[in-house]
Amino acid sequence: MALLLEHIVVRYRGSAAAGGDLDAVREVSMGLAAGEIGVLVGPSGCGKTSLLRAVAGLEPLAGGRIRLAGDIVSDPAAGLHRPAEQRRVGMVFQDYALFPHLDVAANVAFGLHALGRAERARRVQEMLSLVGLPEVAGKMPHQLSGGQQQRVALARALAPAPRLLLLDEAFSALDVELRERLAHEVRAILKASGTAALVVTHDQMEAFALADRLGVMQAGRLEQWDRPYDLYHRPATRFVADFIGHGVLAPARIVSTPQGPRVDTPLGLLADADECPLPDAYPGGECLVLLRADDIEHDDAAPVRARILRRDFRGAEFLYTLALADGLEVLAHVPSHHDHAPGEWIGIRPRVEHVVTFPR
Ligand SMILES: Nc1ncnc2c1ncn2[C@@H]1O[C@H](COP(=O)(O)OP(=O)(O)OP(=O)(O)O)[C@@H](O)[C@H]1O
Repeated sequence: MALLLEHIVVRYRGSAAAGGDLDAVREVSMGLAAGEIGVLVGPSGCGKTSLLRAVAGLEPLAGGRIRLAGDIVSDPAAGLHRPAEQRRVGMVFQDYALFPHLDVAANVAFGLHALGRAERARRVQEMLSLVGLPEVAGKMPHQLSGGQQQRVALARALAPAPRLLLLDEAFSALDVELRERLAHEVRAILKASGTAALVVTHDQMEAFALADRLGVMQAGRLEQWDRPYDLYHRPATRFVADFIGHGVLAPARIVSTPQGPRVDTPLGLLADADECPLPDAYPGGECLVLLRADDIEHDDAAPVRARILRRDFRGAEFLYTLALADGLEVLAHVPSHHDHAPGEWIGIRPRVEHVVTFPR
């Protein structure tokens, strides 16, 4: 394991007047294998940055243990806290800008004092090639675009061959389009260098583009830590179901049919769904079912009608917010050549492959 967190707690001391102590990270456990990219998402203030800072050695732990490549680096019960400079962890933060008075080569060479001059120059060139900027060594940071600057910051962080790379909102200052392209590039760069990374972002597109493992935090807790596909299709908690993707939790009932258990929803029975719970999983079969925007198809021939409340253009598709006759709101992705206006009634049908239910 490149990184192993065992029940870590990060506590900020506060006066009673300020509400007392705050556990910003509560008993979080997770692991990252060598070369894996883990991404943490969650609402503002949920503890993502505090967790990253604890891994970097910038915050002491109040409980639990952190191992980097097998070495214990934080273990308060044993009085152990390795300082940041002894952890061999690289960092790229949004506000961790390049040194403005040093050229690109000197920036990338910054952590390489142990190497001889020729070796250092070779490593700088290797890193700049890795991030796709082999020709900028002699430029000053202000002569580069924002995206180029963050790639140089990545080269600088990777140059000393860290055991783990931490990225905290490293690309959030860039515009959306560049951010998504860069996420794919950064993934390729990390994979090429074989470096494990833990990334914090508020951008779900970026998270899905980067992650081998994706975690959702809420109020200091890690609600789920899973492969992105499983996190999306098998959210472990209502919070994760709500937070990831676009969807609603609609009241439903599990019923027995000759074909087996089915979910009866305001959009009708869900057919062909895998992993449907049995009716006795909930009292009276009553539950909530996750209906994501991509589980709902627009079809003029469908018997269920819904009124368009709102329409968000997303390029190839619209995200419609719809209201059923009984007022329940659902979301639907619809290819943008179906151009219906708010106020119109359209036909919809559910096409849910993974049934996700929660207690009411
Ligand atoms: N140095 C500190 N002293 C006291 N409280 C802090 C400190 N740093 C963060 N906190 C509090 O700890 C909680 C978690 O903050 P943290 O910055 O880790 O969250 P975050 O998920 O990274 O948020 P964001 O996405 O807004 O950056 C918040 O309630 C925050 O106010």
